[in-house]
Amino acid sequence: MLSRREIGWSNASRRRVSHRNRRDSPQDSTKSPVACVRAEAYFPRVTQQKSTARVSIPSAANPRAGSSSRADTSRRSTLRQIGTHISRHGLDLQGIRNVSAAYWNLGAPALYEEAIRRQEGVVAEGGPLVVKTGQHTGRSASDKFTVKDETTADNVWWGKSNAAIAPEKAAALREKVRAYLQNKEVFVQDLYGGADAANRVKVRVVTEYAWHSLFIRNLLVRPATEDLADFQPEFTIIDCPNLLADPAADGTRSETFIVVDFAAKTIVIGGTSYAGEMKKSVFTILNYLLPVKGVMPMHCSINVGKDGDSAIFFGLSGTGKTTLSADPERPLIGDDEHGWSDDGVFNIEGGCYAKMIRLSETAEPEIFSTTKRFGTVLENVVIDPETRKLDLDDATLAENSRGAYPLDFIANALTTGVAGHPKNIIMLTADAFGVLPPISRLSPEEAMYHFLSGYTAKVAGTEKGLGKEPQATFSTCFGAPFMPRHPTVYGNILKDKIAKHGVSCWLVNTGWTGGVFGVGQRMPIKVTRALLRAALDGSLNQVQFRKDPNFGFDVPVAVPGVPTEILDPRQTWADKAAYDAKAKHLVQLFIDNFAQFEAHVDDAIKSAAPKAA
Ligand SMILES: Nc1ncnc2c1ncn2[C@@H]1O[C@H](COP(=O)(O)OP(=O)(O)O)[C@@H](O)[C@H]1O
Ligand SMILES: C=C(OP(=O)(O)O)C(=O)O
Ligand SMILES: [Mn+2]
Repeated sequence: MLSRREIGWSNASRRRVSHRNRRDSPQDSTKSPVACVRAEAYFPRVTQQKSTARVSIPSAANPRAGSSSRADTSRRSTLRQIGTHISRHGLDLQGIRNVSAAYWNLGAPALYEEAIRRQEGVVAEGGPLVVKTGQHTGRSASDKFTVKDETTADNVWWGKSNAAIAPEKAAALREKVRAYLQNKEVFVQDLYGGADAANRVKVRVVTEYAWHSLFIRNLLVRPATEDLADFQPEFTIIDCPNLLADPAADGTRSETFIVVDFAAKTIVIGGTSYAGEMKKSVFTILNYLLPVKGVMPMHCSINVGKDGDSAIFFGLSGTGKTTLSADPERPLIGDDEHGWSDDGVFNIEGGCYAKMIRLSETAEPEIFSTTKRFGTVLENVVIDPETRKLDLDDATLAENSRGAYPLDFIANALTTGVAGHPKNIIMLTADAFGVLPPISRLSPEEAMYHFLSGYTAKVAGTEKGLGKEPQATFSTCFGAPFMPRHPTVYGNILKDKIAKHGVSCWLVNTGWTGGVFGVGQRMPIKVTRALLRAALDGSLNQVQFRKDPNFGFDVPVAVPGVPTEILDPRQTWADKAAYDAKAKHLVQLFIDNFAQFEAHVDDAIKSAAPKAA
């Protein structure tokens, strides 16, 4: 519906580059570029500091750096530090030197100005900042690397979801990133990963884009103002979407890279503008650190009942963590990343990142309301160029369009980010085979089996169509791309916590019923919510259960307020034999996938597996 040209973004990136080149040229660097003059007018505190850098860093991207040319002398003469909350622990801690300006801890209004000045995005009706991410509209899981060194060699579960990179390659790439940022303006946010002071990591996020700065400020936990002056980061994320890797030289798979270095305490990101990479990088850090303290990190959403009973919703992307945790009757803790310590559960983040495609105002009113607010960042949402109205149904830019907003944009969110121990664990799966019941009760062993399996399904295309076979995805711990350690590390902590706190576990299918994807229907959100309500208030335990013939878990026979026939997926299929064949197929996929864990689990968990017919 909307081309880049129509809303004046047509050549935004090209223009930006040439503008930068002009501004960043040595002749210009001692003058105040227009952007900075205007920023100085707005911000009371703009310090001009002598750069501490004596030598700039040579690299392939900037081979002349380090020489004593006249250009270099002028480049390092001043560093413009913009913002009212500048940490005394400066960017040179991270080896970032000779940037032309650093914008520190700016809030939404100032970041809007910078983003719009740079033509990174536009404002839509109601106030959200709307941006496009270009070719990457989701995570680049296969471009993520973890540095394999003495410490990580034995502590990381190397393989497809944790690909190794040599320390030297990572160091060289880091230098490339630092060199790239020379004479550029950067945005800095000092934030916490973790609402719980005892289990948090201080992260500095340095970004090339103003809108990425707003995104990460929305998503993470914002420190109290008085803690910013002395903020000393433990980890630093440096995010340069326009810097492309050279696979042959840099040891990457493509031009895109996400390189996690636990020893250097840095994550560098390049070649992608999908902002979700930054938040999942913070999650990755905590998924490595927390288990050492006996704290369980979880790819889940959490909300809380009126008695303070929290509920955990595990699930892979698209299974309903964000949708189902936004519930007017249950205050929200968070929609995606949490920890569970001896004191209870806590959010790792301070905001949410919701899917926007075909978002319904009636089915998801809380999330819908965030699309009308100043401060929300909307990624790849199509807007009308004139009225600036959103068209949430238009998937032209991406199926994975997103909205990023701070937690308090959800009316009943608990912004403290902490809650007591859970009474229920829900494992969400979007089964596109149409085999799994909408809700099943799991024994603790079955819960472990399903946690280690991490099943969901992906649908072949974005277009609905007959005959398109869905793809089964098994992503262990419901989050393999973010889990550096062996799945049993997480599984064992979870197992102990489930036992200690007597948690009830449920498997909920938010996917298809009445046939596979393309034939059947997606489970109505209303039905899923009704079943969850019954599970969470304890009433579901009072109904009659049957054993599922394929998976062996307990399935309710009738639930007040829910059409009985939907509870038994076989009854929703016109062709029963086709259902049986599909169920048999899915069981076999579970069995094949679990082979990798057989040697690591006890007999009780093995016996919770579905049995091949
Ligand atoms: N029964 C259902 N339960 C949950 N989500 C559903 C259901 N039916 C359709 N959906 C849609 O599926 C998507 C779930 O995505 P989301 O909640 O963002 O998942 P996650 O946070 O786990 O990645 C949303 O777009 C939601 O509108
Ligand atoms: C942000 C993401 O998480 P989710 O889809 O689980 O919300 C993602 O996977 O990129
Ligand atoms: Mn989500």
